[in-house]
Amino acid sequence: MNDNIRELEAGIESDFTEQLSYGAYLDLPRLLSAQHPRSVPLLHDEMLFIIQHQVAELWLKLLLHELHSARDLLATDDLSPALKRLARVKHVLKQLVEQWDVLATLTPSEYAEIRPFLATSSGFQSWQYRSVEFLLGNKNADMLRVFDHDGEVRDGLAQLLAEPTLYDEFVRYLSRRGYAVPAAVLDRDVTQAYREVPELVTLFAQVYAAPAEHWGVYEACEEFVDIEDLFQQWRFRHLQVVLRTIGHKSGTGGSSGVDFLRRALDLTFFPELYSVRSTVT
Ligand code: HEM
Ligand SMILES: N[C@@H](CC(=O)c1ccccc1NC=O)C(=O)O
Repeated sequence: MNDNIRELEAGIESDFTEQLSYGAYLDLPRLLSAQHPRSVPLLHDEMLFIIQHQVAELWLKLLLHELHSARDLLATDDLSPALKRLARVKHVLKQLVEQWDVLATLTPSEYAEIRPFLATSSGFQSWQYRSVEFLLGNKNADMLRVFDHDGEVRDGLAQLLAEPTLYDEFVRYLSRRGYAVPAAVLDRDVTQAYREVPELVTLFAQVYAAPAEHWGVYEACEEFVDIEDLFQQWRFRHLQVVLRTIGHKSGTGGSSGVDFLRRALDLTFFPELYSVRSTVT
């Protein structure tokens, strides 16, 4: 008879006085005691606001782990494992995009109550987010200023600014594989924002004209486009959530708000991979 209960099996571990438990392995006491609402009296919705950001920061941590690895694998000519990393990056980005729906349940009135307690803090000061942008190619030395108060973080970002991006390593890989990458791209100042190079559009046009002959490279190009697509979706959803919660108010970080965020939608990580689309016949 089905009594709608699952009996425990004899082998189920239950004494963790000496053995490793789930909570100990994951350091849950620390993770779950890191939510510190600042509102007085306590506002119900501040927990949502804190956890939404903390979850995003955890996913950003994994993104950085995978992106660093993908870039380093390209530098050693290991294309297939690099593609495996990028496939995971895409799934994480999808989680970050989907996650906006939870925060979108916050009404303008609810957020207006929390907002004074945020003071000058803002997502603009997320160093993990800025690191992801740098690794993907959106280099901007001006972004370092807001991290001056934290030497370790600032130095880490300055270091990343001086390193090649994922795409820099991809074009270097292409060059080693015999593709005609101009020297100016290989020798570019990697601290600067990446600017479109017409010769690379020509190179990718050859790849897209004969995918079967360039399969690995073709696959990598499409992974990059998927990643940029998802990243733009994240930026757009952020914009929409900002619009529905604070409208056209200026940001706690000191920017104009939605107008400033909207301008990020014009940025591109892999310009040639979009330009090549106009050449495909
Ligand atoms: C009610 C929710 C939110 C509002 C109203 C909001 C608002 C804003 C505003 C106005 C800015 C521009 C900078 C400033 O002046 O403050 C900004 C930047 C930013 N926010 Fe949010 N945000 C929200 C949620 C989030 C969440 C959940 C994240 C996830 C980590 C996030 C991450 C960022 C990042 C990374 C930037 C910098 C973007 C860039 O450089 O283009 N925000 N946000
Ligand atoms: N910039 C936001 C504040 C904000 O959203 C925020 C504040 C502290 C920690 C994370 C935040 N999220 C994104 O910017 C605002 O202007 O309301």
